[in-house]
Amino acid sequence: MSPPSAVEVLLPVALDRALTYAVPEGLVVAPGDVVLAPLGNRIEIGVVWDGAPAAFDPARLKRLQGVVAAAPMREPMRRFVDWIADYTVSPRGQVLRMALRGLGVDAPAAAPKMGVRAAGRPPARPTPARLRVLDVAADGAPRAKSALAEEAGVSVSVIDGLLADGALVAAELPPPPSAPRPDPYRPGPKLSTGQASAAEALAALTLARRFHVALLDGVTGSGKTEVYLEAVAAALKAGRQALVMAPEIALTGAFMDRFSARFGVRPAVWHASVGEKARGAIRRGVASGEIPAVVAARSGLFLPFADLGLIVVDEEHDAAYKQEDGVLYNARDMAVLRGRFEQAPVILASATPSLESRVNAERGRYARLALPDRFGGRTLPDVSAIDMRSAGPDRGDWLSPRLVHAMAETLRAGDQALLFLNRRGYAPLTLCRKCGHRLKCPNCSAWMVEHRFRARLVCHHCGHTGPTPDSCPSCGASDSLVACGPGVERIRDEAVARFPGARVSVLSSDVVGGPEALRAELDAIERGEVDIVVGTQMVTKGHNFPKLTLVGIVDADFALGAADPRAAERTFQTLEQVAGRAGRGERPGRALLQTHEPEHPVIRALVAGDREGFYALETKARKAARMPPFGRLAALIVSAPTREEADAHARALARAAPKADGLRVLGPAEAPLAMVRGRHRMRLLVQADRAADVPAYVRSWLGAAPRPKGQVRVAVDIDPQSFV
Ligand SMILES: Nc1ncnc2c1ncn2[C@@H]1O[C@H](COP(=O)(O)OP(=O)(O)OP(=O)(O)O)[C@@H](O)[C@H]1O
Ligand SMILES: [Zn+2]
Repeated sequence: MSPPSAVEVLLPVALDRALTYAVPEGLVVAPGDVVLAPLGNRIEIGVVWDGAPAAFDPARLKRLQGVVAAAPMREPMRRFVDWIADYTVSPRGQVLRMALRGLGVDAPAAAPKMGVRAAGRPPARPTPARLRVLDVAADGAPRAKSALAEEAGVSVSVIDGLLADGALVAAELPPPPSAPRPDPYRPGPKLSTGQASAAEALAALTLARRFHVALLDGVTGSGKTEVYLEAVAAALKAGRQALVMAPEIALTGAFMDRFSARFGVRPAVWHASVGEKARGAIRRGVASGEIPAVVAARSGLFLPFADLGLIVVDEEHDAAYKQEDGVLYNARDMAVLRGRFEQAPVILASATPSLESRVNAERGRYARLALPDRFGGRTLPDVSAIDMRSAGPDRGDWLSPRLVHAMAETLRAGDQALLFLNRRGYAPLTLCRKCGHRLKCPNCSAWMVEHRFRARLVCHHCGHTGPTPDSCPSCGASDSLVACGPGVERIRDEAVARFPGARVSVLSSDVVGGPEALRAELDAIERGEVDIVVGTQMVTKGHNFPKLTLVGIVDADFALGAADPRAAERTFQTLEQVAGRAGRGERPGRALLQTHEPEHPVIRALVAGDREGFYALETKARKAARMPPFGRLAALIVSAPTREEADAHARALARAAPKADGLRVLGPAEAPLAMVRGRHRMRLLVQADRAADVPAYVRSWLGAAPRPKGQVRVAVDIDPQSFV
């Protein structure tokens, strides 16, 4: 059979279809090969896709320009790309683009470096310096010129002289030694009985080389990391690769240390701010198998592993796994899918698993491994609620007397206190006392948030910023602007005022100096160099602060009222995780929840330490409302520069919605954030039975609906996590 004269090539552009290209004489390509293909007047890097081209006219086809020296995209990866595109209703090319990241710099391996070695004949002019060089080089080994000069204590010009003379000749240097590989045979920590049996079960799954999902459901501080690192060890011992995913990768310094304590070296790290060059190296390393373990953010899912033997998704409940722009996918769900295509086990780890994963475990689709106790005989924190209606602070303050009292006790004992508030900046709203004007973002339907430290107002949605004005921009009154409500900076001020002399640190994404500075701050806290930590969501993620014994939740109700089907679940997860930072060291911890709704089931479950009770209740509520995972959701967000355009197109879409059993379309309604970055937003929501094929429905709907015109855009969000 002669090689095909034309092939299908998928390109990393917003196209769903592969394009047909002619294969020039002499070029042999197969599905998965990375090729250069002309598109318009540029050359794109694409991948030969599966399937034979339909009828074509050879004379009219463009020709492939060549094959790129990169590992071909394996079949499981190609199916993964197809599947994500289908599921998220995105063009396949756009998904491919994520899978080709780092490839642009995939230059052929650098030319070998040249050095010199002894030619085996004496120099014409034997000066003492020259003789010293030849003495060092007598072993015949190639050396870099500078290294040889240094070893012999001469200048490089002496080496050049010997080269010209013929006593030294040029020689290829051996390649630099490759990075040391993690050693799975190093002894790990001694595991408790419960940890050991979970670790054994996970290692067995890993060795079975089959697709299987295990939910590692262990309370905060139970040692989930140590347990899943045993599964990583099993994969590495079997000669396979492991991918560990983490939601806040820039902050995983502590995780890197634990990985290297276990395996002797740090893992390769892959995330958005890894430089292009390092990306190319990681891509090549995982494709060749030279890099056996990678810790990655979402996009690590698309790395071209040669033999992926295990995927771990740490903090699997975390909303940060959902990508909220471009292709809207949930990396936790897609990790499960990649595991299936690779025939590799997937471990989902969390102290507060998503309801989805809990239900999958109940249905028997996932194995569930529980670690109900903290490691080392430590106890879970004692949680109690402070009723802000009867026991709240004085006007203008945010910390209740009971919380302040507990802080004083904690500091007196030489321990640390953490105050949690999920609001960046100083105050979420600034208004004029004279005229009532509120400072609003010009581009978004959102208040400008005061950041007092920087003396600026910032929009948290579009980044718009300006100096804090002295007078009201509306009525001109001076000294009339007042800050309303607290952000972490304001809580810091209150803590400093109440505990002069205490070392107070604020942790949020606003920390000056970026992730580096934040990591340094986390280390300082871990060493006990801070007395009071005031932090946002950022402090909830897997940190170990041994001296921390008190957690104060400034506003436990922050999300309870949100129009989000996961509001209760999110509140429970966030508060349980923050509370779980207390008492991880020698001394037991406690958590105080400031709330206006102490009777709320979420607050009651937290106080009672009844996580099973919470899950049972939440399961019942979601079942009754037919909300995920007992039903399916998809959102269509229509946006345009004017409200009229967005509204008109959203209505046209609603009219075009096909009728289907077990599925209804709600809306359009103005999105809660009606305007973002100058674009007006309308939402339509699809609510469906669990059995419905929502992506297929949305695709046929969009196919039948009028196309968006001009600046109108439609974004499809299958399984939405964000309801703003
Ligand atoms: N078998 C063990 N031997 C020694 N130390 C352990 C062991 N298991 C856990 N630890 C220690 O206990 C602490 C908590 O462990 P780890 O961070 O893995 O818990 P976790 O379950 O991931 O908690 P969280 O969900 O709250 O982040 C860590 O300092 C860890 O080093
Ligand atoms: Zn804005």
